Amino acid sequence: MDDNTLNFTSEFIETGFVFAPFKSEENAVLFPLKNAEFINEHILIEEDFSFNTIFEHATNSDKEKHIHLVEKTLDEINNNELKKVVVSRKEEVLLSEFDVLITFKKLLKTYANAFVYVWFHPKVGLWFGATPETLLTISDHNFTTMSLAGTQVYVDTNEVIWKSKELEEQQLVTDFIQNQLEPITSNLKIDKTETVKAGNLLHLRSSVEGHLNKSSNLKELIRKLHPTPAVCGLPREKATLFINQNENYKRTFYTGFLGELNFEDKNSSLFVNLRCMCIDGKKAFVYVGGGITKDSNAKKEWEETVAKTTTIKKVL
Ligand SMILES: C=C(O[C@H]1C=CC=C(C(=O)O)[C@@H]1O)C(=O)O
Repeated sequence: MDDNTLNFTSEFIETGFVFAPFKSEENAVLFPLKNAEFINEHILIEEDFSFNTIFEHATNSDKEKHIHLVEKTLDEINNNELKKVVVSRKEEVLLSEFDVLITFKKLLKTYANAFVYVWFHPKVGLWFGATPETLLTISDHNFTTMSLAGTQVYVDTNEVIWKSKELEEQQLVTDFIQNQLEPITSNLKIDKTETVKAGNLLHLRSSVEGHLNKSSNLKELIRKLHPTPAVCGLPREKATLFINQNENYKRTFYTGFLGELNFEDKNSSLFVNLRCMCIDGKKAFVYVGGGITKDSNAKKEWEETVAKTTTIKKVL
């Protein structure tokens, strides 16, 4: 970049790299390709990294607050028309030493199946992430997306049994994607659900592909998909309201999306910003959440967030 101007996109018609917050009404940051230097380089990852095994654990206060939030979410689901809400938290980790490149390489090494990134703007901050979730890829109106939800810790095998809670949680995301996309697409194809590994975790995933109608555009497709119930909830507006009123912190770019916008021949690849952290001086802020449905158990949901932060904390 030539300067530190903060550029935005609202129409998603420019070419560049987009970094969009969770809230659709807030500005999406753009690094326009015309102001940038595009370097394509192979990164050599050394074998001998030592990963941090004795990291700080979440505090009891983090635990109590999160369990309370999950219980409140369950009350809301049982008494109102909410079917699912993804609730989240931000965990502070003190850094004794920190090196951008080493942290990035450790993330690359840990997450073989993820979109791993490091992103910086002097007016926004330094973000890292390793997300297993594609929001969408599109090329010449042919797009792919996915329904990703349900979590269990990986122990030696992908051949695992899923409980009805996780199966339903993921099916809600699949149904939402189908309903949202049918009016603006053709040839919608949803694959069988499979188990995928991301770091130390397993998730349920169904791949989706289709053709965007000629009368629709990328902005419409993004707005239909983001935020999916994998990061927000169902019904979407009510879940958004619940999140805004009850999570006691700002998600900012966590559960937003990022990636290449309108590269050659209008190719875009956008990823949901999960398993991410923001570095601020001597602190890292790790963001994490999980989907709550009627069958959730508050303590288990807490443990799921702990498992989700483990891998990312190891690279610090
Ligand atoms: C919201 C997160 O994960 C989502 C993606 C996969 C599985 C999820 C789950 O099992 O709750 C979440 O929907 C997160 O990791 O912060």
